[in-house]
Amino acid sequence: MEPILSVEGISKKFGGTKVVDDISFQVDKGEIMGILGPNGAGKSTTIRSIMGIIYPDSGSIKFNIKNTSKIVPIEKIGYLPEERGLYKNVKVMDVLMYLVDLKNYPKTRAKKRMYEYLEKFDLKGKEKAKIEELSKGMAQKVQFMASILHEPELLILDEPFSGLDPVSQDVFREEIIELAKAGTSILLSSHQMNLVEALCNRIFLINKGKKVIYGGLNEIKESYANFKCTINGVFNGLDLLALPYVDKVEGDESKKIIYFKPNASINTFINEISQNIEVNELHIDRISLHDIFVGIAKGGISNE
Ligand SMILES: Nc1ncnc2c1ncn2[C@@H]1O[C@H](COP(=O)(O)OP(=O)(O)OP(=O)(O)O)[C@@H](O)[C@H]1O
Repeated sequence: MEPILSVEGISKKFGGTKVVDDISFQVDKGEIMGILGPNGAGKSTTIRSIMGIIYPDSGSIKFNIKNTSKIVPIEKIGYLPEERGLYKNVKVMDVLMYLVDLKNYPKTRAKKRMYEYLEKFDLKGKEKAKIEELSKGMAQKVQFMASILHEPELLILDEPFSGLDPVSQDVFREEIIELAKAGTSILLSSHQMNLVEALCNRIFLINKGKKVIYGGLNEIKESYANFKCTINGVFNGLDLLALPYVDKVEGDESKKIIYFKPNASINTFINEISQNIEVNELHIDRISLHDIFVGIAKGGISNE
């Protein structure tokens, strides 16, 4: 895969503390890459370094974007910063047109796209409203529009879902999927594991400024996420915890969640239980990214 963005060995200190420590990753063309980590992990510092807002102490950041000579080709990048805030006393349309103008994007096309997005984001008729007259979620939608109206090749979204209600989260999620399908490369920072799981091809997990995990979501789940099995049924006195590959069991008399140790064989398990459980419903899946994340944040999975 060809990268659109390569971050190579960046480090950053604030007041003597290294908050980003030798971080390297790529965003490939057309992918959604997630950058995850607990509070204070260094996600926004990494993103601000990419955007040229702060300068890393060492390392390099390279964009593989054509027809630009700029170090940070802002006309080809869309950026939704973590700190929200558009000019409050200005009308939605004016602020959006001002921002696309900074990116040398044709105004007529931008205006057409603005009306389409206002409708899509349930903001029809708000183009003449001032930013300060909008709710927080509405203003966030306008800021999201500001990051995409100029059809960026690379879109960097720092916590795009924070503060949004579930309906608006869905609107953003759908839009992010559509943009990726249309070929936009996306770097997404988020705490919402379910959304990251639903959206990202690959993830970079950072903790205390250092890389913890980096790779394809499926491979990460295979390496770190053991199986779990949820069974609704009648358990005829089978001691599940006595099975050597079972890690823990939760639930009650009629419904149990069985967590497996790494490398457990699901076939062996099914053979062994078939005589002892009258199964009404059975699901086998892997523990979620959320569980992996919490394990890491609590120090369960160490930095490589
Ligand atoms: N301008 C700054 N001056 C001093 N320290 C800073 C500055 N910016 C960030 N930090 C510190 O760097 C560390 C990483 O912060 P950063 O905002 O990158 O984390 P984050 O992963 O984005 O966290 P969150 O999920 O809470 O937004 C924190 O300890 C933070 O206090």
